[in-house]
Amino acid sequence: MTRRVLVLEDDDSLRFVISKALSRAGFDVRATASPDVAVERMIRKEADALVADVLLGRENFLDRLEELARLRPDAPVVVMSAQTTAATALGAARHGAYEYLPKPFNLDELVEVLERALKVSGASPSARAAGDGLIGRAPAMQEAFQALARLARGRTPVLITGPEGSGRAASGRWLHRQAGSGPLVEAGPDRARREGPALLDAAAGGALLMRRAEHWTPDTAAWVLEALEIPPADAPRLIVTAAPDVRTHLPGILVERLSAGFVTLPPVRQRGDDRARLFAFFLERGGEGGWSLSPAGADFVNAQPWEGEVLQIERTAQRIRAQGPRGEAGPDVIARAMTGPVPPGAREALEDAALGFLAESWAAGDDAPARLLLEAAERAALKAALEASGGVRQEAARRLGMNRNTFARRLGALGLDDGAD
Ligand SMILES: Nc1ncnc2c1ncn2[C@@H]1O[C@H](COP(=O)(O)OP(=O)(O)OP(=O)(O)O)[C@@H](O)[C@H]1O
Repeated sequence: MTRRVLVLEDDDSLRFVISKALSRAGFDVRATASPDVAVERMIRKEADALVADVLLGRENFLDRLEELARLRPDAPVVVMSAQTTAATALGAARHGAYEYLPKPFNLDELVEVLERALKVSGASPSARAAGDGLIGRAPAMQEAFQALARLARGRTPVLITGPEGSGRAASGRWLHRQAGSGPLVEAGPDRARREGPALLDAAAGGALLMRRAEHWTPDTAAWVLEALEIPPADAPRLIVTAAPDVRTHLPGILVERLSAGFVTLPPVRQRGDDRARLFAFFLERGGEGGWSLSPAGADFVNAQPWEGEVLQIERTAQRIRAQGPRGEAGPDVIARAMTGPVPPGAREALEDAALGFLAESWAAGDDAPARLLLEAAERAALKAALEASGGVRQEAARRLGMNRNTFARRLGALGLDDGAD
C-alpha cells in the first residue's frame, strides 16, 4: 500500500529536497508551505503522515499539534526544526509529535523515522494494543493507546496516570515492548527507596518502570529529579506510573519533567463495553475455551462500577476459572465470584456510618434507633442480595444463608415485596 506523506515547509528549496528524497524512498508525497493547507489536508485524510517545520513565518506549528492529534489521532507527525533547544523538543513531544528531528538532519534518517512511524500507526490503536495483551475500545482508551503509540519510539520520560489497578504498569510494559530495546527494570516505591539511583545502572540502555509515584519518599523524588536534569550516560528511559492526583504528592518541577510524555487511563467505569471485553479476555486466558461469558453475564459485567478497576475484573475472572475447567459465566456465577475479601477499611466505614445513623436518630427524638439500624442493615442486605442475584429470590436467600420462606417473609415485613420472582 502506498504511504502518503505531506511535507509542510516554507523554505522552497528545502521543501523540494525533502519531497524528492521521500518520493525516491517510495512515499507518495505532497507538499505545501501553508500550515492551514496542511491541517486541512490532514483532516481530509489526504495523507497518512505529516512532516512539518516548526517555525513557519510568524506561526509556531507546535501550537497546531494538539488540534491535529485530536482530529487525526492515527496520523504521526514528524517535526523538524532549526531551533535545537530542549524546550522545542519537549514541546514537540508534549504536543503529540511522533518524533522531533533537529535541523540539519540526514534525509535517510527522516525516511527511517517515517517508515517506523507508519508501521506503528498502520493498524488501529486498539488492534495493535490488543494484539499485545491490552484490551480497550472505549474512546478514552483509544486516546490513551494513541498517546502510547506516539511515545513508543522516543526516549522521553513518560508519566502514566490513572486509578490504581487501571492498567498503568501494563501500559508501561507495552510501551517498552514497542521500543523493543534493552532491559526493563520495575520498581515499586519500596524498591525505589531501598536501591535508589543504582536502579538507573540496572536499567541502563533500556527502561526503568517506576510504579506508584504518589508513594515515593522525598529521597526517591530527589534522585529521580536529578536523573532527569542530568541524565547519566546510557540512562534508561523513565516510565512512571501514578495516581491522577500525583501533583499533590510530588514537587511540581518533578511532575513537569516526568510528564514530557503523558498518558492518562480512564477509570474502568468509564470504559463501557470494555468491561465485558476485559472480563471475557481474563476468563478465556490460558484456557482452551473452557469458560465463556454468557450474554447476560456480559450485560451484568458492563453494569458494575468495578471500584477495584481492571485488577478486580481480573481477580473475579480468576476466581471463576478456579471453580473448574469449564462452564458459562452468567450473572449469578459472576456476582458470587465478585464477593472477594472485604476491602480494607470497609468494616470500619460501615461502623462509622452506623454510629452516625444512631446519633442522628437519637437527636431526632427517635426512641428506637437500634431497631431502626438493624432494620436498615437488613433492608440493605436483602436489596443487595437480590440485585446480585439478578432478582432470583432463591439465589438471594442462599447468599444470605436464609431459607427461601424466611427470605420472602422478611421482604414482606420490610415492604420490599413487589411480588416478583
Ligand atoms: N487494558 C488492559 N487489558 C488487559 N489487561 C489489563 C489491562 N489493564 C490492566 N490489565 C491487567 O490488570 C492488572 C492490573 O493492572 P496494572 O498492574 O497495570 O495496575 P496498576 O495499578 O494500574 O499499575 P501500578 O500500580 O503498577 O501503577 C494487571 O494484571 C494487568 O495486566
